[in-house]
Amino acid sequence: MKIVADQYIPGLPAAFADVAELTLLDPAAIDRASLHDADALLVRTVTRVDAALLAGTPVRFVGTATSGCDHVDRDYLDAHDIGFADVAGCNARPVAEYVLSALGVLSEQRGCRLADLSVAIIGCGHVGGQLRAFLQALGVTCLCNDPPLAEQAGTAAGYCDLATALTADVISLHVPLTDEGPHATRHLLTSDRLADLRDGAIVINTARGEVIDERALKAQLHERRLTAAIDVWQNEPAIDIGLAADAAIATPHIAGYSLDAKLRASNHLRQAFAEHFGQAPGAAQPPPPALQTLSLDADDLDELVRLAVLTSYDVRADAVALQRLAAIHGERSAYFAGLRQDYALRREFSSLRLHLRGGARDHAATLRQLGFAVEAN
Ligand SMILES: NC(=O)c1ccc[n+]([C@@H]2O[C@H](COP(=O)([O-])OP(=O)(O)OC[C@H]3O[C@@H](n4cnc5c(N)ncnc54)[C@H](O)[C@@H]3O)[C@@H](O)[C@H]2O)c1
Ligand SMILES: O=C(O)[C@H](O)[C@H](O)COP(=O)(O)O
Repeated sequence: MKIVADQYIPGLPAAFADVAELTLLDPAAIDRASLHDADALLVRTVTRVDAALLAGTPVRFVGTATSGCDHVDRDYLDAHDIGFADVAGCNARPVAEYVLSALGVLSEQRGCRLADLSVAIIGCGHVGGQLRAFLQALGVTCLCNDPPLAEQAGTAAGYCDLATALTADVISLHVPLTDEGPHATRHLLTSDRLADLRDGAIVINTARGEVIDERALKAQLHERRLTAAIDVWQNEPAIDIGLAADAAIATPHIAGYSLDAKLRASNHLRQAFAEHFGQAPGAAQPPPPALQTLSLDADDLDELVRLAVLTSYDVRADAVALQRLAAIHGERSAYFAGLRQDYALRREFSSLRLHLRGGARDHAATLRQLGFAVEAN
């Protein structure tokens, strides 16, 4: 079996060594000619998978090491009986951790407690569901909007309509980018909806740039009426640097980039590949070990959470790297792509061991709910 894969998907050689001959390519080199004898193709969001890429090739299986699938023409794959797998869920934790890190930074800047904020979670699948679990553990009021899930679950499930959700202090987007159907999400946050958000509302976008009318958001940020943390952009890698300049936090589409998530994703693709071709499932690569221990003795939950979250992952470090984009003349797209390709994969909360002392021990259960390894003796 021959597989062509994006060379920037970590963990593939170990996951696929026993089942296939793997050709790792720069995504710019993944074209129809490169697939002339490939049985399978493994991609990231930067490779458009459609008839233009696959027609006339022997590819029988496509895996994307991503949750979002808007770069894949699923209708083409179905019509040509080409198997498909995504890795939805594998990177839910790092994205929810990114949002918590952004909330820790922005609430501190405003001098308010996390539990004083209400947060709209738009899309309550893998990422939104993980974020809801984090926020509810911290006593934050969540307004959850997910019409497809609400239709399946019935009104008792606690979802609200979009207009109600958009009254929150924070709007966090976790929907797929879709163009069709009753719940299409392209420009879900229209100019009118953005104008109706409360003054000072915080918009967090880790979904896809096209889910927001970026031009309207840019105007509202420029007037300082809204605040934003933005990880995903229209026209990546050629992003709007004016929008990035006006965002409180702007990062290069790395919310899901933890080492733990990348290895989960490669393991998941390995299992889906084996299932598709009728092979025995492979042994999963073990998760990487814990890295760091942090001793904490603060009594206050907000202070403890900020210390733990920002020690594990401070989103400002990634924002600093993107700020340099404005100073670059020419090659901005290459700089943005490079920040992603060369990203030093971070570790998840679970890799940080918290040693709680004094009053901090009272909050052991809450910190465990955020995923930290906690010792409280
Ligand atoms: N920035 C990153 O690194 C990163 C990482 C992971 C995912 N993502 C993006 O986030 C999206 C969500 O990821 P996920 O793993 O939670 O996907 P998911 O499929 O598990 O969840 C998406 C949820 O959105 C809901 N939904 C669909 N249309 C909606 C609408 N109009 N309004 C409200 N809810 C709607 C669905 O019912 C589903 O529950 C992905 O599609 C991807 O685009 C980005
Ligand atoms: O949809 C996803 O899973 C994320 O957007 C993902 O983290 C994007 O990463 P990429 O495939 O572009 O490296």
